Amino acid sequence: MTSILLRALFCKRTSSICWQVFSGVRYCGTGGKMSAGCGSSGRTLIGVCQMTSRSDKEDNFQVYSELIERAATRGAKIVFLPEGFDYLGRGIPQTVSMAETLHGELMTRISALAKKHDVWLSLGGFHEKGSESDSNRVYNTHVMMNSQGAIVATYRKTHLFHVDIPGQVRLKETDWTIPGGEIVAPVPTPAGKVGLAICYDLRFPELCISLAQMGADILTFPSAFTQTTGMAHWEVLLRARAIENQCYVVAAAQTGAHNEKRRSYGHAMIVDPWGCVVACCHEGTDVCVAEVDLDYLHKVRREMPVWEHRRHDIYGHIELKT
Ligand SMILES: O=C(O)CNC(=O)[C@H](CS)NC(=O)CCC(=O)C(=O)O
Repeated sequence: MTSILLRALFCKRTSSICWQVFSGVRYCGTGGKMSAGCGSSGRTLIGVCQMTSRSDKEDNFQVYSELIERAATRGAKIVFLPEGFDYLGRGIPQTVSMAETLHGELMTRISALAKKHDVWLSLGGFHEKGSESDSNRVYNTHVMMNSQGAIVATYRKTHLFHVDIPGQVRLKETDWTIPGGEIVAPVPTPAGKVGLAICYDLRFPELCISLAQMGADILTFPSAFTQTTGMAHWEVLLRARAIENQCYVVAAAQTGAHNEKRRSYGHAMIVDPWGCVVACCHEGTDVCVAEVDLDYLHKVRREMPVWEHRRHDIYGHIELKT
């Protein structure tokens, strides 16, 4: 790795430094020693994808099939796709009409990909066909699939995006999406327990605290952040959620122009529990890979036991609904 050391970043990993790597990946390690390997206990490589979905499902399928293959070839055991990986429609009627069930043709094809590459898949923001009684809307569903191609968990987005910034963004997700009604217990995977969320959920620390209390090691936010809000808030929110919950944060992202009306911010990334950005995608379609190190996560929690320092006597608990 000769071409890699560009510059040291501010983020500290205890007494070590994070190094920006030419490929866009920042490796953290003591005294510049790389820690990108995989294999030994508690360490697993994962891949996070960035793409520009449009309304053609087949085109999008080709793009993420290749990203999954690239990540698997590099040794990733889980690959994370962004919200709307299946498609991003040109308007509400198209978005709703293209939705499928969890057992439809698209999920069947994706299941074959998981098996072929022997990887788990986080399929964030799948447009799941709505119920009989609400067939004009879809669910925005995060699907976790194992390496045998079986769906092991699904989470329907609970916080729906509604912004109106004159001249910049106007989106009201409830016009085409039914809100989910529950938090899903973190899913045991080869990299640790994964807490499922989607995009705008990132702005709600209560959800993340709940997932962390339920044992999450990794929080996931597959996203299609708008250009405007992404520039202002994306990285700071992701790093804040990682730091305050002492979890890895994995955020696959849509990027660039989907159609004449819509453009996403990109910057798909993986953040470690100290808040260091350990991988970040290039511009455009890309996948980057980093290590999830659970021993490191436990060290961070041991050294600064914020969960033990909480003052529930002052501000109460976040109660988990059972
Ligand atoms: O509708 C689809 O087809 C897929 N869903 C999305 O793209 C959603 C709803 S519009 N996007 C967001 O939540 C962006 C949040 C955001 O940008 C922020 O929180 O700042």
